Amino acid sequence: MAKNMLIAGNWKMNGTHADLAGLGAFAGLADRARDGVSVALAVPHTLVFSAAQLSADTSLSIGGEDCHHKESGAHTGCVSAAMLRDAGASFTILGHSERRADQGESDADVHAKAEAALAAGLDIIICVGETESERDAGTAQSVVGTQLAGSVPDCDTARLTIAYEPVWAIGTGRTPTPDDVAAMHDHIRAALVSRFGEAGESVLILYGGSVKAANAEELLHVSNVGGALVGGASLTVADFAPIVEAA
Ligand SMILES: O=C[C@H](O)COP(=O)(O)O
Repeated sequence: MAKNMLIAGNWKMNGTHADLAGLGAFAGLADRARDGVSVALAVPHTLVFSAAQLSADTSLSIGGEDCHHKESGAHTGCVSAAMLRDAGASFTILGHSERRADQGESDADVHAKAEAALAAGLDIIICVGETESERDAGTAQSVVGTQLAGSVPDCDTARLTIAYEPVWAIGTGRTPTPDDVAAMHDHIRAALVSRFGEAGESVLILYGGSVKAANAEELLHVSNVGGALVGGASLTVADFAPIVEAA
């Protein structure tokens, strides 16, 4: 039986309202995806409201790329989970390695944000992944295990997705071997089952890092890979469509 999958795009700091002219094509992909395949797009905060409006009544889910851990208050420039929800988001990405590196987000920060997102009614995609030096040092699994333990809150696992993104594979065109992906996804699965029991078996574990048309089929069929978190190749429907179709 074909497995359930999520193909999620992450536009990062890209896109203006002009780019939403193409959103109907993304929604069409979601509507035509095979049974069991969900399609989602995380967009900059400025686009969430319009993207959610444009994709209402379609199967495309719209989400944010981060949120603050507080509901409101004196936090200039920040956006709360409740605000994302109010704008029409149904989920948010949290703990992306770019935020861990650029904004210094710790596992505890991600944990607090995840609790806030869940409380606001958002589903969560929590990102984990090792740097190149950590992989070279042979500590990739322990780094990811620590990130998981510190970032993932106790929660309804139906609302939780994990994205494994080796930092050195993001935007570089380099990907781990299928065997390396399998080893890490099996490791993450074991950690989820140890933490959540049987409920941990059904949490989707996405692979992210230079996913594109040419490698999607191979990566999506690796053990315990439940979909993909796609950056650069989610910016145009022409690049994104073959990935959804490979799922
Ligand atoms: O969130 C997405 C990932 O960072 C992957 O980005 P990429 O597909 O451009 O390598």
